[in-house]
Amino acid sequence: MALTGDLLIGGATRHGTAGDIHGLDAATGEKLEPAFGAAGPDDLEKACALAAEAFPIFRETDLEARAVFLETIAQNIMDIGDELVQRCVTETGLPQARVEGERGRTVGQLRLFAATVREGSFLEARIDPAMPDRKPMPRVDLRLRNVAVGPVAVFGASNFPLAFSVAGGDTASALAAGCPVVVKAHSAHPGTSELVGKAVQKAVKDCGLHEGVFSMLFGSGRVIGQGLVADPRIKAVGFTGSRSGGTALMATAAARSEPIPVYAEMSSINPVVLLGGALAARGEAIGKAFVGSLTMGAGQFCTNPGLILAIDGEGLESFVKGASAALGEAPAATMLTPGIHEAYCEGVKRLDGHSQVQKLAEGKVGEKFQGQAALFSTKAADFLANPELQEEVFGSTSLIVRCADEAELQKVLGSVEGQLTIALHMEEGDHDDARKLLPVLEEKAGRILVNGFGTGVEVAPAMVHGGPFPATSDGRSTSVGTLAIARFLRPVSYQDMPDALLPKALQEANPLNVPRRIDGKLG
Ligand SMILES: NC(=O)c1ccc[n+]([C@@H]2O[C@H](COP(=O)([O-])OP(=O)(O)OC[C@H]3O[C@@H](n4cnc5c(N)ncnc54)[C@H](O)[C@@H]3O)[C@@H](O)[C@H]2O)c1
Ligand SMILES: O=CCCC(=O)C(=O)O
Repeated sequence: MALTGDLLIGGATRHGTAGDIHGLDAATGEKLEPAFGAAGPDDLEKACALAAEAFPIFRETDLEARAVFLETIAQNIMDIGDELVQRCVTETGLPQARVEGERGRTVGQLRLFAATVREGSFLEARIDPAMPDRKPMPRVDLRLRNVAVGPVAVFGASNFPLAFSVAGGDTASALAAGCPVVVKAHSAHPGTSELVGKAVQKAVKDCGLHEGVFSMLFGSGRVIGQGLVADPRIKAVGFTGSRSGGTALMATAAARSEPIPVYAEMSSINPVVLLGGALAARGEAIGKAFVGSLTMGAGQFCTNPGLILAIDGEGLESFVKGASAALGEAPAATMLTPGIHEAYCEGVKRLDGHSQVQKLAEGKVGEKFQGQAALFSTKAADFLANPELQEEVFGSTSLIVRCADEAELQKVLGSVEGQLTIALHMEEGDHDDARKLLPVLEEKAGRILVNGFGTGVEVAPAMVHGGPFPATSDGRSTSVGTLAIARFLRPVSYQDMPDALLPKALQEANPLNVPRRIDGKLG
């Protein structure tokens, strides 16, 4: 399919006239064709108007029809074939196998949401039947279900051009909830976005849905992104990216006359805690495994292990030995964009030039736009005294914090900001120490994992890919896994409503056959 560079506004395509955006070959920085036309105010207006028009119809679509729609998107993405993979590889510099794997994750995610919609428990249907004879007061008949919040703005992420982008987790969960979506495509992979966007647009048509269920705009974040979040017809936002971008959108959403929720996944350094027994038993091997996680995808994962915490001593030295040896062999890798590469080099330079930080090891030197991995170390007291050492360096760089004892390790953990993940490496003999750490780990992170690293998020019902600020803007939610749908739903209660007027999920005969909690018990 020849790329056109057009905006997708409902069922129509039109070329934006507010300037040109070009994808770049991530390896060389060369401009790729075609030019993508940035959206102007009229395009934004039309996309939001169509989404608002589609909402009352789409939110009440039959669950089966909505599930088929999600499956059709998945199939249409697969049907694009190799063209999608090749364009994505060129625009992002990610290896082909990674892009193919991410495509599998993306379509798997859409199919998982289809199954979630069919199963129906996301509606959280509850019935508390009337008790007319209750003394001293009769009880009313109360019935509750979740409804979709309204049109959702989704910002595609640069680092997961498929699984967190145009038809990624935010879009899949919003559509599953019954919310139309307006995507602000990431300028780092516009061709990939067009191909996937057209697959979604075609699915809308294939399934006979209102055209306003999906639109996609190109443009600058500060203009079209901000305009989208400020638009009164948009009722929630999904975002993955930088802390500055996420907090700017939070401020815009909060300043609206009707503030709306922003689900922004932003900044996390994912501490890895190495306990004494594990270090003594297999410090060197953990060091080697750590480098695998650190350098995966040029370190451009929000789950990247950017901070290592351990009590100083022989065990930690064996970890450093294993990690340094593996890092010395690690090839440099092309980063997503020249801008992200530049930000990474600056972050490494800041650590390298810090008077309280020592460089322990480096990866192989690379070509232009390739990130060279690095490992640094500091003392816990210096880490505590220099909060800037907590700042995320987006790429394959990590900092070891050497603690004097358990109390200092606790203190360092207590000082870190909210995280997506915290990993514990331990043996059975470390259980008592681990138990003492668990309360602070639960306070700080959305996911606590043992003897592994946070990279490679499973898309599953029990997954939490979230965490307290600044990992996300709202630690009560997840952007991966079926629970992500809850971000785009709100409960409505119906009191003494005649059966004929009730939504199907709450009617006495349960025609949708959805799971329901009756008088507090699942029926
Ligand atoms: N933690 C993560 O998962 C993660 C992922 C990607 C990038 N990053 C960080 O972000 C940096 C830049 O990468 P990026 O381009 O992917 O992220 P970004 O936050 O700059 O951009 C993400 C999206 O938000 C928009 N945007 C940015 N600033 C905005 C603003 N002020 N108002 C409205 N919209 C805005 C952009 O146009 C883009 O569509 C990286 O170097 C890295 O530090 C973090
Ligand atoms: O970059 C954010 C997402 C990370 C992820 O999904 C993974 O590690 O698999």
